Amino acid sequence: MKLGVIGCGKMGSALIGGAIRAKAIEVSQVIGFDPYPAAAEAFTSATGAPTTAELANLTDCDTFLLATKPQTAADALHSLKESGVRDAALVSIAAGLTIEWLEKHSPEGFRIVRSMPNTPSLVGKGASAFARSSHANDNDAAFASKLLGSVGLAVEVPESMIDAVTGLSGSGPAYIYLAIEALTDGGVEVGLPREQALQLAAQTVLGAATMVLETGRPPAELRDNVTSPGGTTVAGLASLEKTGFRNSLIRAVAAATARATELGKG
Ligand SMILES: NC(=O)C1=CN([C@@H]2O[C@H](COP(=O)(O)OP(=O)(O)OC[C@H]3O[C@@H](n4cnc5c(N)ncnc54)[C@H](O)[C@@H]3O)[C@@H](O)[C@H]2O)C=CC1
Ligand SMILES: O=C(O)[C@@H]1CCC=N1
Repeated sequence: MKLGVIGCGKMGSALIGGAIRAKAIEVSQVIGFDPYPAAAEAFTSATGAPTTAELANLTDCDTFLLATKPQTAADALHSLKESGVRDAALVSIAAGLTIEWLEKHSPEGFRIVRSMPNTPSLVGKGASAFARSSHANDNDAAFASKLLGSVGLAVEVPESMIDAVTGLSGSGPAYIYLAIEALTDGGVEVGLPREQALQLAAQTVLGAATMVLETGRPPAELRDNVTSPGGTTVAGLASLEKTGFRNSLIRAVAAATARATELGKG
């Protein structure tokens, strides 16, 4: 197996770096391609894998990872087509780009797996989903599962769910960073030093998420366990409900999902 990474930016580097560290793939099986030397250099220092500025050097790859921005994917795939590559597996992480679109722009005989990872993949805590095309075989899906699964959770979903995954877990880390910033500011407002407030806020998010995943209990039940009658938590929760916290997050996921669908329409 030889993997060509098309686009060696943040996500390409995070995924391949994580997969190499987890021994899901060997450095010798990877070659990166990026027209920008600075990106190529950063990829090599993050992953240890070599890069090339010549697509012709990727013709012996049997598998590709498409990790360019959605807006530059057509150019990248067009150049790949011109290099003469064909009959390979292609795992795309580009937001919005549908299997139909990817098949149309890819070289002949390409078998597409469309996926959506997220940036915590960089620290082995990713949340990813992937969907196989009708031409992709079990080996192609197994490779996507192994690659994404080496840096966190990876689930297979129907393609119709990928934009929703993008709106929830693809973009979701940004919502949580905003929440951590806001919790920190809240801590500062009530007198905590900023550094301690940040540590307490981030550890609280980590702890709450770990409780959900490890106990398997519904979040509402875990929330009730924190909420003493006449206590502090219910005062905080009532304030959050008044300012529309729950609805804010629901609307954020829906807006990001709609934007993913829009990106797929070009
Ligand atoms: N950043 C995130 O949280 C997530 C991003 N994604 C998807 O990952 C993809 C990459 O995003 P980032 O890594 O954040 O972007 P990035 O800008 O860091 O990386 C994209 C790379 O593609 C390179 N590139 C541009 N034109 C190219 C071409 N013609 N051929 C080859 N490479 C080319 C750029 O030089 C750059 O290094 C996007 O499609 C995005 O939708 C998916 C999940 C999460
Ligand atoms: O903002 C974006 O378009 C990308 C896709 C999911 C996360 N970041």
